[in-house]
Amino acid sequence: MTIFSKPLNPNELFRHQSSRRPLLVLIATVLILRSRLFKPFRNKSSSTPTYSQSELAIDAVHFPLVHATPGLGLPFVHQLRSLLRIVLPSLYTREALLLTAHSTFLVLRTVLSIAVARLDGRIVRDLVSADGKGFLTGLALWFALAIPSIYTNSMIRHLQSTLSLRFRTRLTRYIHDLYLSSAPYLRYYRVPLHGIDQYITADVDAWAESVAGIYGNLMKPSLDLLLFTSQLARSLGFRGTVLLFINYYITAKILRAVTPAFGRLAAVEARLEGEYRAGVGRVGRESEEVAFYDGGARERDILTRTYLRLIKHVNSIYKIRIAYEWTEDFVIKYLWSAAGYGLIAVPLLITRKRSRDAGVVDGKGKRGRNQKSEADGIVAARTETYISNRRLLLSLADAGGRLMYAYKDLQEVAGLTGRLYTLLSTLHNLPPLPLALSGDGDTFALKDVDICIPEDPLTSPNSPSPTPSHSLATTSKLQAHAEPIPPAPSLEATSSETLSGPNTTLVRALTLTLRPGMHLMITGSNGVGKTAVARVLAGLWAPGSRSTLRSSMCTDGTVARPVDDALTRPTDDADGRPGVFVIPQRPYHPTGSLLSQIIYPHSVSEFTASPAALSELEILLDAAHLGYLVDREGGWDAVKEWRDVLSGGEKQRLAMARLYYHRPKFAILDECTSAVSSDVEGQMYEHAKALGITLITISLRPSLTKYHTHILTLTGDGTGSWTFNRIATPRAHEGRGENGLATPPGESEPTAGGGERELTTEDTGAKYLARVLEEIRVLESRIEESREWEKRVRELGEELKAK
Ligand SMILES: Nc1ncnc2c1ncn2[C@@H]1O[C@H](COP(=O)(O)OP(=O)(O)OP(=O)(O)O)[C@@H](O)[C@H]1O
Repeated sequence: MTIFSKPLNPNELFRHQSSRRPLLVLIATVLILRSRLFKPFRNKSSSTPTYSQSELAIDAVHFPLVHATPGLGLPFVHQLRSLLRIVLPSLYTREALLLTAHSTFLVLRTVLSIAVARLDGRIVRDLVSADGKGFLTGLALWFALAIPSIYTNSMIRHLQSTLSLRFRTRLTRYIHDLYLSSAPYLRYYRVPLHGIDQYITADVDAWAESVAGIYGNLMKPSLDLLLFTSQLARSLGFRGTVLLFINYYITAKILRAVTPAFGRLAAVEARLEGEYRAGVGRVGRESEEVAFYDGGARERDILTRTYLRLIKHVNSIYKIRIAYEWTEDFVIKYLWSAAGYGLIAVPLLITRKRSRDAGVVDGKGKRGRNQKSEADGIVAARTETYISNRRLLLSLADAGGRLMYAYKDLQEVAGLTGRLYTLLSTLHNLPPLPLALSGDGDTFALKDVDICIPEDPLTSPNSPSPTPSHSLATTSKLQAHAEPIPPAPSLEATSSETLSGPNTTLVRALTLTLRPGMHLMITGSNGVGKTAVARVLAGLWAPGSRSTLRSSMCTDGTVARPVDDALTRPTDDADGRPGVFVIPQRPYHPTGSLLSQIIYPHSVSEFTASPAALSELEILLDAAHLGYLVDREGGWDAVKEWRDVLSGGEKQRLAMARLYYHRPKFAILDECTSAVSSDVEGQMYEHAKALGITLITISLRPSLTKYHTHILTLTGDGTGSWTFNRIATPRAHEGRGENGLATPPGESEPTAGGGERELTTEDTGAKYLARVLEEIRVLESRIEESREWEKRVRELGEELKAK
């Protein structure tokens, strides 16, 4: 700009066309920003996109699984670029537009600062030279500059917050799409990171805010430094400029030496914050259980310990900061100011000496009338130079200070970037679970499947090396496009530490075929792997096999295989009838109305779009013995904390009503009626069967056997053995008791499908024994219970007699 390319000449300021250019640029920018030009952008980008699974799979290549170091090196640049791709996908987005507007205002602010510095000098000069007219003009210009200045400042703040919000929204949407993926990824179920809520809420927010801020915090002071230095260099001359740069160099050296690793500190702080947050969340969620155990004091201890760990860390950051901030304050405020005074003094003193010398020479020859006015002019010009340069130097010191803060902020951004990159690369690098075969759409079959506890995909020695050249991201991308897909290890979200063990195979070579009407009961003692079988059937865990041809999976050497015929699952019907529906052990209640409890995972809008009516739901509730619920709770739209409002049995009955609503072909019921009385339980089972639902029930209650046609017993003898028998009809079991638990060798019948294992006398001896032992154990526990009842009956009798 011409105004700054010339040496300082206050009279030129704003007078020439070129001098007015910054103001014209400013006014034009303001007009453009407020004009209709931006309206199409506003409307087009008001909503952020959703990402399909295939888009996400392609994106995985940008998130190779590398150890995220929270420093400012090359990995940080790569990680930041990967994240910026999400929040700033192209130049034709609202974010890019906001960034351009933000940058423009930042440049304008610097331009205005220089104009203010010049004007400042001019006003003081006019004052010193008693130029009233010039002074008043300067004052008028001062107010004229104030308007764009304050507008610019508030726009910078506004654009920065809007940008931060847009970044947060884009990143959150991306993470939601990635994290809440359905099969075959099920990332929300398998992600092995602790405190995931902290990552998705606080970390994303803090990152978006810091990144939007860091741009301004870095760009503005850098621009200031550049322009102010160039301006100063003109009046300071070569020597002054060199001194200025020496000053910068020394500052950078000192501050670099005393700057702690803010990035690492910020990452640790975020982790500890997450742990504390998770602790508070757990107590809130499980408050009733805690209250029953009267565990308040214990929970307080746990939370206090977690909190103190966090606070200790934050305190240590504060302490580390003290030394840094002392140095920073000293260097930026005092050292720079002192250097500034020195630099201003150089031209002034030199000019003064020269002019004094010139005065001596002049004095000899021509002492005239205009001598006094010339001296006044020199003083006025000198004052102006001093005021302008001093203002520029103060701004320079301020810019330097902000740049130092920005360096600290940058390190914190590095810490947060590292954490978010870890989250995204972990989510991206969970390989898909094997897809099941669909068969005829109505069959459930397992063929020679080992049920084993999956290993941690991130710590497994069998995982491909997480290097950029052969990253898991690349693997999973290939998997997404290739058939068959190699199976993946899976794990529960919060249990990554418990995933390895010497023997993780729970059931070996499980083979069974279920067709509609073949109601299966899975039984066996606690911890033998009943729910694990359900997880494989439901597709949450990959089926394993001991075949040596197949890729590795379990930690005990058992290997998983590509999908061939390991698992066949019933498919959903075109009319929306699901192939499989699982009711888990622990009831789940989403937030929302009573209606949304029944129809979950459908939404209310899906329900209203479907032909189903509320009256039909009332019938379903009646069948689940919950007919009174709608009136009691104040209608279908009542919104409550259902987890607390409903009793244990009611929650389980409500889950059964949910099952009736979805009416799947197969239902996996994992001890989901344990709190319901036997008679109601029986009626609910019969109703499910009447709706055409084939039951796969996990239970330890022998009384439930009669609602099933087949029984899978996991023997729990440590070898992973099992038996799969047809349950004898009461006639076949004459004299053996109604539940028909013990089917002797040779009595079980294979089904027509042939998937069922036929028991022969030779191969079932050991299994039969195991089953009988299991039955003895069950019956013994019942006898034990009956003793308690007898005792109670006696007590009641005695009580009655006494009265
Ligand atoms: N995600 C996991 N990580 C580590 N171990 C697991 C995991 N899930 C299950 N297990 C272990 O696998 C074994 C079988 O668990 P599972 O839940 O299938 O038992 P279960 O037969 O259903 O028992 P119960 O009748 O008590 O419900 C248990 O020893 C359990 O500790």
